Amino acid sequence: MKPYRIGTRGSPLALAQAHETRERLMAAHDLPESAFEIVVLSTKGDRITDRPLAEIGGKGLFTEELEEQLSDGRLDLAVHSSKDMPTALPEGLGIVTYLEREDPRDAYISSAAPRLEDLPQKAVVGSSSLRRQALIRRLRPDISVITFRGLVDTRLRKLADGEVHATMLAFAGLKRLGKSEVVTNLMDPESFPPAPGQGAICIEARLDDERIAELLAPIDHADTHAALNCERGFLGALDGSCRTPIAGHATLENGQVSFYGMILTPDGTTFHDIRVQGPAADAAQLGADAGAEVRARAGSKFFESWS
Ligand SMILES: NCc1[nH]cc(CCC(=O)O)c1CC(=O)O
Repeated sequence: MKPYRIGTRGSPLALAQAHETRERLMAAHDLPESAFEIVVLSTKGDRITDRPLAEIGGKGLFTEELEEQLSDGRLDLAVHSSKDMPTALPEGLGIVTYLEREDPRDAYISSAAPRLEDLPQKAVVGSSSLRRQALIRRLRPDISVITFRGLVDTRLRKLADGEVHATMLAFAGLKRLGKSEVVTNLMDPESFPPAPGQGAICIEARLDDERIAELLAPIDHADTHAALNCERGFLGALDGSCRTPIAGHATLENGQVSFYGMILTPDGTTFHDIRVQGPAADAAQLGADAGAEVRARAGSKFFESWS
């Protein structure tokens, strides 16, 4: 039989995620490694590394090339970081499966101070995420945040070279790369809420492909799936303002989803947050309603005050 073709980006983190997916599929179906072929593709987001993602703009910077090959059948599935997934996907494609989420928290990394709060006045922190920049400024308005893109290793080298006092990365990514020992402190998800989708691997496929739906069903993690439905519902309701720093984190307990979401101005001076709870079956609607509510509360001036 022809191997299943698994598409991925070529970054070390993306490859780790594709390998994890393959291992779970091998274990779930008692299949040999040769039943899967990992196909590595380069995306626009991989090729442009000198500018902040928000500036390059456009949706699907890390997904377009993979989706093209999914759509025309060259790939059977594509493995992504949920955080990098646009809310609207190409016709005929969908996120079919979420693997059990890793720790969604942000990691603070620095040899200058044990916590963000302890950094010296006017310290320099490297991050290119709009959300992290805004959250850092909210907690520490004196800090200057500089754009800091590239692979995890590149960022850690810049930190070691003294270009910045500290940087922030997703703890999940560091764990998957076997680098959790570099972490100085983990950010509290209340005062520094993670990005929607952070820490969760998702698998995209053709929606009409029943064979792939059956293949993926046993590795789907129901609680992660519900949490992501909620977080992506929130994000979707706020789309169209893709330069807005957005944070959102859902957790599941006994079939109930608890969600905390926030939007901020890039300078961190103004923010609107919301906390909601409801049954897991309504997670997507819950998130969407929360998004609509903060959007209304913030008012259109909030979104027009920059960009
Ligand atoms: N586009 C960057 C990106 N996308 C997903 C992760 C981390 C892994 C995850 O959130 O699952 C990262 C790097 C980072 O934020 O440190």
